[in-house]
Amino acid sequence: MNSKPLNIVIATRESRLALWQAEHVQALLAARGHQVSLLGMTTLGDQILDRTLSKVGGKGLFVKELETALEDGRADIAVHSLKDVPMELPEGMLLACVMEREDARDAFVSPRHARLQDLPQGAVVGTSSLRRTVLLQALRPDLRIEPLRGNLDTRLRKLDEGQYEAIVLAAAGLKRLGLQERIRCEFDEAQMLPAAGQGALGIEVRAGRSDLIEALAPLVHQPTWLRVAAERAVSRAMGGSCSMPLAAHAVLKGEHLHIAAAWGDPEARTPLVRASQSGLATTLEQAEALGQAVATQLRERGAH
Ligand SMILES: NCc1[nH]cc(CCC(=O)O)c1CC(=O)O
Repeated sequence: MNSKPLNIVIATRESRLALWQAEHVQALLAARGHQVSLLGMTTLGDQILDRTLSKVGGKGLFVKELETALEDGRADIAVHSLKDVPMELPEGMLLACVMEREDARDAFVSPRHARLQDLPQGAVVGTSSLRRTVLLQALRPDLRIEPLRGNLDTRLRKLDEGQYEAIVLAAAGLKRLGLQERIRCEFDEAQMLPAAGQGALGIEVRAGRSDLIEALAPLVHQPTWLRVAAERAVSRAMGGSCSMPLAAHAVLKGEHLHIAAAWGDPEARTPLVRASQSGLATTLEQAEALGQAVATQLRERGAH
């Protein structure tokens, strides 16, 4: 049964990807009879383009302004790339919906080379992600990893200008923007384990807005939610930041969840620490327990 039609304002960043995601949710809610408009905002994370985000407070900078709009009542819901959402939401906020996951993998993008293996010795690869840095260093210790910030279009432009031989981006963002032809190959998960939540969208609301939680219920994809709950539990147990050199990726086969994680030290260049767990996961609590067990294993093996 459809919930009561509501007027819903979506708070969103104004990058092309963020707008695509907000419009996607807008269309799905409008198809269910709701009146939906967008409130575009520029966040601190969008303004700081000259420094690596992990040095200036992490990716939470992309969501804080949107949360303020929810608190003020200027907006009702915020649509996020779940990868950018801090593990602990502020008091009074909750994740009301996790939608079906797009491709969770990382993509290799390069004008001249088809695969990471084909890059010449010492080639410059662009990424500002600590996770991608440690995974790339493990695969190809010879590469020079250089910082690369900005929205997707900016990153692709910097590649095209010749500042890098290749860059690594989430396949999901490229696909959503119709840029899939830029993908030379996708890394399989054994090579380049994705970030917690990569490829999934989450919708945040003020706690107590049961009208919105009900309206969003038809957009929930429970298998994705179980997977990302496990992944985010690894991050949370490892300290909660979304800008750690940490990968966590879960797959679900029926009611059986398998989660793998990797951690690396970007300075020490020691081998990656890896851990994995499998088990029954029919509830978010079970999924989170598997993620916590993986984090414990990682720490026992030297991750910090
Ligand atoms: N940190 C930026 C960001 N946040 C979400 C995505 C991609 C889309 C997604 O993971 O849902 C990206 C771009 C990237 O990592 O290449």
